[in-house]
Amino acid sequence: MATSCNIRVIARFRPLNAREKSGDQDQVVVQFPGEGTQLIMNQGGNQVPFTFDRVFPPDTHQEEIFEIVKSTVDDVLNGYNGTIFAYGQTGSGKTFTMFGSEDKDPELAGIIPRTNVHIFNKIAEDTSGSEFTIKCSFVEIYMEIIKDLLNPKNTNLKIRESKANGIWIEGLTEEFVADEHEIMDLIALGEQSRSVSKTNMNQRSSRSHSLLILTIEQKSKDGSIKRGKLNLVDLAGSEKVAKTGAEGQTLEEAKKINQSLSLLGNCIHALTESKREHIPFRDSKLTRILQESLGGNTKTTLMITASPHVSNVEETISTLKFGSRAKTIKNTVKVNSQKSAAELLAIIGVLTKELSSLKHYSLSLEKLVEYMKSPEYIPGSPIPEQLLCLAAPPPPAATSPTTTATSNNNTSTPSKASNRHSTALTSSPVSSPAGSASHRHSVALSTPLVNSLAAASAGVANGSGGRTSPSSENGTPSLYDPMAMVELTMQIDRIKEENQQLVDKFKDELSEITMQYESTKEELQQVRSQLEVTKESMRNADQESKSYKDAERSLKVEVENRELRITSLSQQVDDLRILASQVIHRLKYCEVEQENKDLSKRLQSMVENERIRLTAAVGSPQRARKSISTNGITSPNLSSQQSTPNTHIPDESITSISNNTTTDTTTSDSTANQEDEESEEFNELRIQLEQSESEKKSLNEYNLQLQSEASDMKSQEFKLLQEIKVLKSNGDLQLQEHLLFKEDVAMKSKLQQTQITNLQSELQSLQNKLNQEKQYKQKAQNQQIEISSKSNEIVKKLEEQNQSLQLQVDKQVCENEDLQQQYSQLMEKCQDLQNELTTAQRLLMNRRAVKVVRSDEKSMKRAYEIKLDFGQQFLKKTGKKLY
Ligand SMILES: Nc1ncnc2c1ncn2[C@@H]1O[C@H](COP(=O)(O)OP(=O)(O)OP(=O)(O)O)[C@@H](O)[C@H]1O
Repeated sequence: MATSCNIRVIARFRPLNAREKSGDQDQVVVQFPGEGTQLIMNQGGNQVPFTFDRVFPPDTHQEEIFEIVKSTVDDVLNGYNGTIFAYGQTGSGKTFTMFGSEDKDPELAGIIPRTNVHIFNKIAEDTSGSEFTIKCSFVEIYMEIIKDLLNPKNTNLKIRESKANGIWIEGLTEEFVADEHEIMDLIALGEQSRSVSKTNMNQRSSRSHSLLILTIEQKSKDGSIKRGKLNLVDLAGSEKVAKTGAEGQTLEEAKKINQSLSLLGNCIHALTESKREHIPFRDSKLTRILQESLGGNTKTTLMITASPHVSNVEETISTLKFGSRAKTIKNTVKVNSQKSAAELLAIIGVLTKELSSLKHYSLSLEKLVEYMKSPEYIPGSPIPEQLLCLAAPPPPAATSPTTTATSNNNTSTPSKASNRHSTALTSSPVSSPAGSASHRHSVALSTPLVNSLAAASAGVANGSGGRTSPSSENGTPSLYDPMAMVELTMQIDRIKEENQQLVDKFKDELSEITMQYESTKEELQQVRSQLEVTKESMRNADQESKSYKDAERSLKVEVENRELRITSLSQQVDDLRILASQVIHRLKYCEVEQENKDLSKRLQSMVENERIRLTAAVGSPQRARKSISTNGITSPNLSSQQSTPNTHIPDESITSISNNTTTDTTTSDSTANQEDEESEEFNELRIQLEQSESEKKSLNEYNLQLQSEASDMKSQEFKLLQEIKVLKSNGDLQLQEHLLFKEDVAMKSKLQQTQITNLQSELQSLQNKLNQEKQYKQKAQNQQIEISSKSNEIVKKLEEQNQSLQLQVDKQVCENEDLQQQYSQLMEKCQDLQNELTTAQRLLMNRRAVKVVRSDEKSMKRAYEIKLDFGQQFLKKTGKKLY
């Protein structure tokens, strides 16, 4: 049931800070007289009093504050929505009050950490066997942008409103928490993303409004659910930019903070104006989020924080005025509960029983009316016992379903519907001893009518022949009594009214069931959409895993290709190695060549020496030149030959040349023959030299070629080795990455699979619930239709019956009047006769006394006896006595 309660306002003053203390000591402008609900501000010599639900001076401990606000937390644990929010000037202690001190001293812990501990302590104390689920969200409103502090990438969130869920932030992270430490961890995580800056007024000033939302859901054993939402709000502080020294971004922030706080003030103002219909909640994100907390379905506590120093007197007065206004706002709160299937079944059970009792009763009435209409019935004749039994109310049920549901429920608060139901039932005008709701109702319908009929039949059965006085002796109204008829008509009206009430009640219950059905439908819709989203993400994951598989396949192919390439490269390398060894072999050969070269050098020098010797022998350089030119040898040639030393000359020639040279030096006057011989020899030598020269040249070339080839191959080999290395390391890396990725994908898909299974089972249960509720609804609708048609029928029949009874009564009344007249005449006659008889008897007695016997006395006595007989018979017939 909804109840109304005011917003609770608590004022807290912080101690003077170092800056305030450094000035004039006597600058505190607030006094705290009385019992902790009043304070007096000294503003320019004026004493301005303020009253709040509680007022806390600067030396108040954090624990004392929590002791006062914890009732709001308890309310949330009982299924209400609750909000605790701190409002005040910048640096006045809002964050200190809500979160506590930065140095993590447990004594200085604020409302939020204490709330977390309190919630889990309460849950631990619970013995009802309820199942608790707690979810935590943390957001900030910075420059009119809502940011999810548990997922900072999730920004610019939208506020939504729905009938079932009220106001909520779309896409906000909700983390399930199992203890207070998990909440504190989430807060610590969120704090990392919060916007704070240093200002002249506060070393760590909040530049945004922060909101911690704890949703507590408890499912009791019978399946009913209670859901409470606790908002813990630390607002950014209002500030005078001249004081805070805000500039640049801080100035922009200050403007936005002041603007949103002023819009909050507008809403508070509008809410406290009796004639205002429109409250501008939609003007800012803050007011929209706090909409339910201001005049809605939330138990709200406002903490106003202020400085006691004279330098802040204006801001403090403004804060106190804000609190005073907020104090007058009334919220209408109710427990957020959802009936269990058992409770709904119990209601249906009660309705079904009532319906069957009504059916039973209407059937018996029908039979009674039929009987009364039938020719068997003679007005005034006794009604058969059997029919009266039928018309009597049905026996009470052994146990009322409502009672069963309540006792099964085993909770101190019975469900609203069953409660309302039993209230409606106990308000029936006629009470029954059995106490059953349906029974009581039936008695209310039947008792007066049946009593009247029974009384009438009893009157007839008494043998008075229907001619009774308007009111019988025991005071039971008779059918022939017009007063009884009026009473009957009133009864019928009452029955009609009750039927209408019953129908209205059924309608109410039906609409409630319909509402529940609608909300369940909405929930189901949400679950369906969630499922769709999950399916979509699953599809995406499938797609992703497919693409990953493709990538994996192509990677495998690439790896295989690379392995093939590596094999071919290593083959090439092997070939190159063989080639290199060949080259090395050749190079070794070249070393031999080098030796040859040295040898040829030596030979060359010997040839040169020989030439010099020959020149000297010829005597003149011209002759020597001539001789040389004749033999085809010129100096340049020789010199060129000198520059190419790699000429192979056989050892024997060298020996002979050397011998010749030795001989030549001893015989300076050698002959021309000798010269010719020498020149021939020289020519031979030259030819040999030329041959060896060309051979050497070609060898040199080949050598150079081989060297360049070898170096090429070496560089190629080096390159290839490098390439192989890179390929191998790349391949390894890719393979490793791929394996990790594969594992990750497998895990993700597993997780998603379980999520899907969970969602599917949830969906299934919701669908079952929905089907059940549909069935309930259908049943209730059918019952309602049946009941209303039955009640209409009953009313109709009762009206008809009433009319016919009225006619009969009118007829009877007429007859009665005639009979009354006859009766009075007869009574008069009877009275006369009685008088005569009495006189005659007296005479007779007198005569007996004087013992005088006369002959005519006998005939006189006979005549009196006859008259007496007649009178007695008449009295016997009418059932009347003589007075
Ligand atoms: N009751 C108190 N006892 C001791 N120190 C306090 C109290 N209230 C506030 N303080 C100190 O005053 C300083 C400012 O407090 P706090 O940051 O809570 O102010 P605020 O109102 O949240 O400011 P803003 O709006 O700029 O964020 C802090 O250093 C805090 O520790």
